[in-house]
Amino acid sequence: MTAGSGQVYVVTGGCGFLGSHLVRMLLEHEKNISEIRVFDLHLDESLRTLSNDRVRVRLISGDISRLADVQEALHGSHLVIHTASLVDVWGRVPASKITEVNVTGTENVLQACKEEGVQYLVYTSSMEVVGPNIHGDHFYRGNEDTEYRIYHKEPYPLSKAKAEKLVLEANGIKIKGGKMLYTCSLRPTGIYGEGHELMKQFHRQGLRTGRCVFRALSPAIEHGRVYVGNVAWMHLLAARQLQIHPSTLGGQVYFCYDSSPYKSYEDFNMEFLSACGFKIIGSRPLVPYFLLYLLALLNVLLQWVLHGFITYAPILNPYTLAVASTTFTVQTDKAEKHFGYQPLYAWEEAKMRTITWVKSLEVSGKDLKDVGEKSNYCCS
Ligand SMILES: NC(=O)C1=CN([C@@H]2O[C@H](COP(=O)(O)OP(=O)(O)OC[C@H]3O[C@@H](n4cnc5c(N)ncnc54)[C@H](O)[C@@H]3O)[C@@H](O)[C@H]2O)C=CC1
Ligand SMILES: C[C@@H](CO)CCC[C@@H](C)[C@H]1CC[C@H]2[C@@H]3[C@H](O)CC4=CC(=O)CC[C@]4(C)[C@H]3CC[C@]12C
Repeated sequence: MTAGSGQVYVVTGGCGFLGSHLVRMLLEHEKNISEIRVFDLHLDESLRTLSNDRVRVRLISGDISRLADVQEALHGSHLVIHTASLVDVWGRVPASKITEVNVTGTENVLQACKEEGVQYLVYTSSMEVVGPNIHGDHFYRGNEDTEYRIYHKEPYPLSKAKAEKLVLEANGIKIKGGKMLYTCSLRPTGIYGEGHELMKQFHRQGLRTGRCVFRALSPAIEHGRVYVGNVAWMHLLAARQLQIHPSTLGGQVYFCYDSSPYKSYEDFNMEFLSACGFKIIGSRPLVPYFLLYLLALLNVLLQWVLHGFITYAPILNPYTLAVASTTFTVQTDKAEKHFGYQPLYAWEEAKMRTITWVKSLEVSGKDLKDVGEKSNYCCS
């Protein structure tokens, strides 16, 4: 196929962690595309170089919360994959900003689909639209139909839930030209893989403590995690099949899953960090839960006191502690049944790729320099 004769996909948030994997995935595996519009607030110029004879990668700088920017980006496109979002559970940005980007931004995408006659929308939601809730109810091997006490208070899950609802309600509405809009929503559990910002933070933190990770969470609390390549693959398949079987996929939600093992958040991270000589100290939490909770509260207090001077947003706060301390794992085959999804990367490969990337943080020396580490491992 020559450039210009295929479909035009828009990937909002295409320069982010998931978005950039998705753009590469589309380039490699979706033969029906001639243009990928990468819409983002902060452009990653390196994606431009991915253009080839068949597909043009067009970088579009814009703000999802501005309707005009979104409309311009969607003009003449066939399908939108909407991953742009403010991912913040640490109070780095005000709640109003999270709502503006995640909810108003999604309203804008829907409005632009309507006005520009774009028929298909795949939305990146999150497991957080379901839970874990702050009551500590465990979601164990749940699926899309599992009953669960959904309770949202924090701005991020609240915004994702509102946005997902809007996306699903828009399925079947009339768009410009008289056709119908078809939408579906994918809910990843905690994504990991090359470029994962939080993993960089855990790596850096571990270097500061001499490659020792002090166990804070119970190893019995399992967290669903999914490899970024598989999340991207799932988006590609959903986008493809939404066009072929709109009545099956339209208005549906799908958890994103793969064969990554169910483990506690810390033990899962150790799958990669141990390859860099990191050791986890303790087979049980070293600090009692109530002390950790007090520490989390203290962090909130400090955040409040320092507000206006510096951005103090540590990893630990009462919400992240509640999430990390509540089991949330999915077991479902809905995506396989509806659109033939099977993970593209087996656990061993996902692990190997992630380890290679974590090791590259050390080769580049960036993290080592940041913490002034020479090469003394306290635990080896
Ligand atoms: N990281 C994770 O573990 C999970 C992420 N998700 C969802 O996956 C999606 C992608 O998340 P990540 O790649 O981790 O986040 P990310 O922060 O790496 O990517 C989000 C992208 O959206 C862009 N963006 C933010 N505000 C924007 C605006 N006003 N206009 C245009 N673009 C804007 C950012 O510049 C960034 O490139 C999000 O929708 C998130 O809610 C869902 C489950 C888990
Ligand atoms: C107490 C700490 C000791 O090391 C560990 C704290 C870990 C937490 C920061 C993470 C535990 C679970 C994570 C969340 C989960 O994966 C679900 C998510 C889905 C999203 O859509 C966005 C990210 C996140 C909220 C993710 C954030 C980090 C954790 C709370």
